[in-house]
Amino acid sequence: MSEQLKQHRDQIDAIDEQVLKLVNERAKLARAIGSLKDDGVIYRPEREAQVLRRLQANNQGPLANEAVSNIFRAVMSNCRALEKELSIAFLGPLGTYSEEAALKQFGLGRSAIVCGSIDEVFRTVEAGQADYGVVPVENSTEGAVGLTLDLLLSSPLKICGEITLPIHHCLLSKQTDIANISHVFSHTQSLAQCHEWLNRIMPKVTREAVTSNARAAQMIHDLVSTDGTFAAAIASKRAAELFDLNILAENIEDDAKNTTRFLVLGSHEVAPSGQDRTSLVMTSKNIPGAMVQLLEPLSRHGVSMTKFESRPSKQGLWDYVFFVDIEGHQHDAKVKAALAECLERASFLKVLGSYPVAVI
Ligand SMILES: O=C(O)C(=O)C[C@]1(C(=O)O)C=C[C@@H](O)C=C1
Repeated sequence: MSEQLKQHRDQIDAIDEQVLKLVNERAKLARAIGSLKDDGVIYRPEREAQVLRRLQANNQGPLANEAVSNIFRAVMSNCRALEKELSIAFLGPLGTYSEEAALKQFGLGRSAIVCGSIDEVFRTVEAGQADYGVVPVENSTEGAVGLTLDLLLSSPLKICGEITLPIHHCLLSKQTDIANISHVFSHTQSLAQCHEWLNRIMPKVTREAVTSNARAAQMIHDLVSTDGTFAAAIASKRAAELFDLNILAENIEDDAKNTTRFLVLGSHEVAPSGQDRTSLVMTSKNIPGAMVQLLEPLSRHGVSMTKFESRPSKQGLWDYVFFVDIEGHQHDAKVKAALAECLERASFLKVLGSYPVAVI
């Protein structure tokens, strides 16, 4: 070992000692804060977002802001676990992007409750069997996840946070050569997100939809018959590790910016973080121009709309409910004023939650 290398390692050892001492001091403070929370709400997404935003703003590098977030999310996850280990429900099996989103937001200092469907995630949190749930709500290529929107309409749960996850798909198989693959399994959305790549590289393969991409990877892993040797799954890198599959191709999504937005569902409201979003669901009176009228207070009070999505209400033919996201927190003065006026004009309006805008 060169003298210089040894010197650098000695310095790293000394720094690690300091880091260790400091993170333990931080952990003691978090534990003390935990005992002051008399409402029992340990998870404070607004505070976690503020911590990450401040550190990113002060970051001098060479670590990228995303790396800073990863490190401090892990620190906060472990500090939080000293206050209480949260249980988080998400759509399984292990290896789904929902699990990845839950890991990004909550880290490893939590217990995982793996659910078989999005409905089950809602029911598990509603029944108090999990502290929070993580569900996909929209994808940049494929649009809204209708089931999540439908369930939000009737659920008493509140949106406590959002997570944006860049989605990078891989082609996974027991095979080592793409030329041998005759069947590709994945979730419909993932097949759609890789549609052009499949047309170009594997135009002749049969595409088959299954309940999740991790399930597809698990199926390929479990196949023992000769059929299995010709099948592949579109899923994440993590699924390749979990199910011991070869990665035949990476980043096969048609849009390199392919991103899925997930929601954190819980049973409490979240305080303002300074950079928040509010999700609403509403219906307008069935008269001409009613929708424009309904939304007019938002623009008049200077509240920006970041999403507008309509869904059949399932109450009557051609009746729709509207899912609207706006910038700001429901307790911000201008949002409060605009919402009070919208409420007067709407035949139905429910605030699904105010929560911090996702931090990368
Ligand atoms: O500030 C708090 O309320 C804490 O409990 C500390 C802490 C942290 O580690 O920074 C941990 C959990 C909360 O979700 C927010 C922040």
